[in-house]
Amino acid sequence: MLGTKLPSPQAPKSPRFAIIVAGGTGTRMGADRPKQFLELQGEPVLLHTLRRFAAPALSVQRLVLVLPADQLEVWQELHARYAPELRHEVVTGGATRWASVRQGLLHLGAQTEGLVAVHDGVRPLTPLSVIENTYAAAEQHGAAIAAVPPKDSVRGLSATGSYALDRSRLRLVQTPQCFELGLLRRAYQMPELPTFTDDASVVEDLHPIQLVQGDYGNIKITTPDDLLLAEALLRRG
Ligand SMILES: Nc1ccn([C@@H]2O[C@H](COP(=O)(O)OP(=O)(O)OP(=O)(O)O)[C@@H](O)[C@H]2O)c(=O)n1
Ligand SMILES: C[C@](O)(CO)[C@H](O)COP(=O)(O)O
Repeated sequence: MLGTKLPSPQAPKSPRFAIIVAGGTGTRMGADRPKQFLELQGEPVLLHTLRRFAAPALSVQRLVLVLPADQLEVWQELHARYAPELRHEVVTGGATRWASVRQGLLHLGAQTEGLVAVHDGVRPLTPLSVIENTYAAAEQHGAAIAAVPPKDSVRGLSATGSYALDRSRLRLVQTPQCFELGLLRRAYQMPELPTFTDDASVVEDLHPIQLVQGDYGNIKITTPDDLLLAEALLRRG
């Protein structure tokens, strides 16, 4: 899956950066450590994710990794053991995903122009083609995110029960989410709201969001079942 063929062999026009957010604790996984450090085919989940963004074909110039403050030493040891050659910059995260993205953006302080991808450290199976297409769409439209149509029927909840929703008008949102750097900076200068569940929800009052075809295999490792599924998808190749 890592080697998925990329559509454009040309060098990107704008410099590309990536913020990989891995500052969470993984409460829903209920493991003995944050889920980004659990093993997937013999390597930490997070390493699979980083390797994808470090792929030369994507031309990402700076890879910023956001980690929980109390896990910096753990990561230092894992990095040295599994992938000492992998170049990246580590920053400490915050109490929420929003706060962690903000820390990553602050770290990119000196950069004025370019495109930045924000990606969950716990999405280790993202095809390179999805990453490339999302950067390319952000280059054209300013803001682009990966998403897929729901496969199940969907219902909304009401005071008295529930009602059918038209799933053809819905999309399930994934990462990466790519933006012009200046736009994402402006969006993250506003105060945090409880409705912010991803970066698109932070940006959308400032700029329209372009949807890019995601991938059903681009799962977020959230509960133990997801880890089993990720193992199976990686075995399939
Ligand atoms: N304070 C936080 C919270 C989340 N994240 C990151 O945001 C991504 C998506 O979040 P989620 O899957 O909810 O991770 P956790 O917050 O770790 O999980 P949980 O909600 O089960 O505790 C993950 O890569 C997670 O590490 C982060 O960087 N900083
Ligand atoms: C950003 C995200 O992965 C898009 O689907 C998702 O919103 C993260 O949600 P979580 O509540 O942090 O799991």
